[in-house]
Amino acid sequence: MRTSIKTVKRIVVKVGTSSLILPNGRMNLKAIDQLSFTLSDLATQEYEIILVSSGAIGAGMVHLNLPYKPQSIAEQQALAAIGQLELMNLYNQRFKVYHQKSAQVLLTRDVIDFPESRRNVYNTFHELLKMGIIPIVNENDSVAVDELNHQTVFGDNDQLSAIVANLVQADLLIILSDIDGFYSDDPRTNKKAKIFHHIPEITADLFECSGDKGSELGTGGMITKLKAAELILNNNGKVVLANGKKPSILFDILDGKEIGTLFGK
Ligand SMILES: Nc1ncnc2c1ncn2[C@@H]1O[C@H](COP(=O)(O)OP(=O)(O)O)[C@@H](O)[C@H]1O
Ligand SMILES: N[C@@H](CCC(=O)OP(=O)(O)O)C(=O)O
Repeated sequence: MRTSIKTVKRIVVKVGTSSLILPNGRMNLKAIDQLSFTLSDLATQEYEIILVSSGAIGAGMVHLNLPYKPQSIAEQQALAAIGQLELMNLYNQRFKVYHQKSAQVLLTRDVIDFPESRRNVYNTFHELLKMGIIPIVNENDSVAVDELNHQTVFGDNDQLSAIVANLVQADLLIILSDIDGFYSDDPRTNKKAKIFHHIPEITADLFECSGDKGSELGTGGMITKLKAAELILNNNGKVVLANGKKPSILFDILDGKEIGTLFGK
């Protein structure tokens, strides 16, 4: 039993593309519905929740029926603009069914780096949480660039979720992916890989165990999740990495059950 988890109040939940889009290229309606239900129910239990959702590019591909992710940045940015709307429509519709209000917050790195805009973002989250609204966060993919030293890109939503969790001083970051936790090696390529249920600190050898993304739509694989955990642990926080196949897993995680991998003390 993870007793320290039972006292958390403010949580950031990050869900990856792999949990939102099915391998057959359709939206995972069941996962989106169950995630919306679970978060709405948790909100009624006085949890303060921020959802960081990937899936804009994936949802754009679903909408246009594209079998492969385009290579060019411009095409990906256009797809994100299309898909973000689709995704928010779905979330908004499902949250409404469960009598939960939600809001959209799109961020770029420069916004967090500049003290004044950082404060504004903090104030926005603070007010939304006070109102009992669930902010749904994504990177503003259509304007984020990493060329010409603009430095406006987070790179991936794992690190974005950690930055948001640190900003709002969340008690816990939960990363939902398409895998049960952090393994000694990528379990897709090494069937003997073993899961770690508790990783108290991030050490260099863990990066050696971290492989790339598991599906065409994923970004960053375990490396970005470890980097996110590092950002949180540097701030004395906690992260749980678990499988988002059934988002109701969040109930068990918050009950303190030994599910997935806990990073931190
Ligand atoms: N050490 C590891 N433990 C667990 N999964 C790993 C590891 N190394 C690589 N992976 C891969 O990382 C994938 C999850 O990352 P990713 O595809 O980016 O998902 P998401 O869309 O949820 O961010 C898993 O499906 C798995 O194949
Ligand atoms: N911002 C991008 C997702 C980037 C990302 O990190 O994706 P993932 O590895 O699926 O969490 C999108 O919404 O498509």
